[in-house]
Amino acid sequence: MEFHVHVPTMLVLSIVMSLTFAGSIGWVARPGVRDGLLPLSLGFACHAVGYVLLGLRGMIPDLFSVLLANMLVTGACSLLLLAVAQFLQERLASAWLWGPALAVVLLLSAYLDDINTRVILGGSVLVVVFAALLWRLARAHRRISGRGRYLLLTGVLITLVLLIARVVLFATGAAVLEQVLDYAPSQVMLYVTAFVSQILLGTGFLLMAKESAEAQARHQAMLDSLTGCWNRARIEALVKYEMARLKRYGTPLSLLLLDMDHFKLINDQHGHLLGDSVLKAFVARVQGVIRETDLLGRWGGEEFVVLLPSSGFVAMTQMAERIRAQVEALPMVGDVRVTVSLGCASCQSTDSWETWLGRADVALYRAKAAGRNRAECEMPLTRPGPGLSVAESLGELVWRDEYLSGNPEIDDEHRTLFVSARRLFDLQQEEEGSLTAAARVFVAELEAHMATEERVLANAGYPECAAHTALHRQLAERAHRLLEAQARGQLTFDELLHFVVYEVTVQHLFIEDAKFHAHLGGA
Ligand SMILES: Nc1nc2c(ncn2[C@@H]2O[C@H](COP(=O)(O)OP(=O)(O)OP(=O)(O)O)[C@@H](O)[C@H]2O)c(=O)[nH]1
Repeated sequence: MEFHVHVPTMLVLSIVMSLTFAGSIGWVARPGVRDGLLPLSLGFACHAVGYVLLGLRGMIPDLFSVLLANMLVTGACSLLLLAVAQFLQERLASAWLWGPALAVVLLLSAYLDDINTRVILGGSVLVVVFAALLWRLARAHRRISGRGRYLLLTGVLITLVLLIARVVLFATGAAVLEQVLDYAPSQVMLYVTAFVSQILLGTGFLLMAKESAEAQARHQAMLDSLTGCWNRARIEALVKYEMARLKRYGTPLSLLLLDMDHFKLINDQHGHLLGDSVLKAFVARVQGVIRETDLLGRWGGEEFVVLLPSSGFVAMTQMAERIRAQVEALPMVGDVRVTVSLGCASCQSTDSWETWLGRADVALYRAKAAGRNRAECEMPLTRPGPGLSVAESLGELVWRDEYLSGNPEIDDEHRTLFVSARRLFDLQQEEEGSLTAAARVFVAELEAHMATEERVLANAGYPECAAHTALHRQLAERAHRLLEAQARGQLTFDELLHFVVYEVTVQHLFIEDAKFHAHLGGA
């Protein structure tokens, strides 16, 4: 039995399928939503009408069955390109929309009597459109989630290969055509492939749109609806993940708890709506300060959390201070200013989320109690567990040029204090004798340094010199009380660490001393 593909029947099937796709996609597309479904539906409709006109060749004037038909089929492909661009939230130059269809009309009108040249010219224009489609999809491949993209890509590839083969066959004379509805292998190949790729393009795009909507819904469910930052559930999931990484690899991990100061007053004075705008502006401000890898979430009300992966104690305190300063620096909305209090804690390998959060909370409470608009950090209260050294858990207690004050004498002494603080870190509790000696050396160096600093600041006319000297007195008093406690055997290693690293190095050298750097011309 001889097998014959009836070309007019194939054409009719293609038309019916395009109309079905046009109708069903148009029905689910929502006006005003730029997800590509409307141009896709319109593209299928153009394709169907174009094929109807092609099928009427000989019965209607060539103007319609050749020029308008090819223009509509080419326009359908450009609409597919627009649909993909819309889906990817990209711009498409209008030349891509009208250019190919106009080019086809101009080129074909010169060859109304030569169907083979028309196939080559019309096919070449479509090759360009499908190549552009392939390029856009391939470029954005990683941005698209799900499997629909593979169906769509396959449809585009099949069509492109068919079009190129067709142009080559006709250009080399290997294929010739008498009539558009002739039974010829090239025409059968065209309609069969068009049929398959129509299914792939239509279903692929729909699937892609569905998967993307689902991915977006999943993403939305992780966001705080007012401010757009992560919500509490998402932050807790991220915390679990980051804590597992810390336990596995020992990478430091820190946490900032942010609580806006006197936020109730803002609501009371300016209304809830403005309060909401302030919350949004606050999130935008903090997002602008933190690194891309840091994670900001809303813990509830006017309380937020910043998770700082790969950040130890020092990086954490610096970040807290930067956030505090940036929030205070400019009004949030209109002329409404706010300040923020921060509680910070670095995670220890022995921590649970509750103990870690608890320490940040205690620090936040201290910041509020100490007058607000400040960052307080909680030192680790126990020695770190296996797999994480103290230095690791405290991050980067190493000297950096950004700590330079602008005065070489002060900087030399700061460096020396750094080295001594680090030596204390590395000592073990058992080494009682060396610990006592190291603590005495540290306090002696600290006192000598404070005297130098007071002299330099007085000579430089630093306006806050008296206040800074008063802070030195408090530190010196506390240092002596600690040494006495140590002599009585009443000082724990953790208390000593807290003083050396937290009170002296972080709170004083990093935060207080940084205030006079600008005066001395430093970093
Ligand atoms: N506008 C607005 N206000 C909120 C939202 N969530 C919580 N608040 C308000 O935030 C205020 C929090 O007040 P408090 O817990 O007393 O804290 P505070 O006034 O910031 O004072 P301190 O934290 O002690 O500095 C309350 O008035 C809440 O109504 C919100 O989504 N929008």
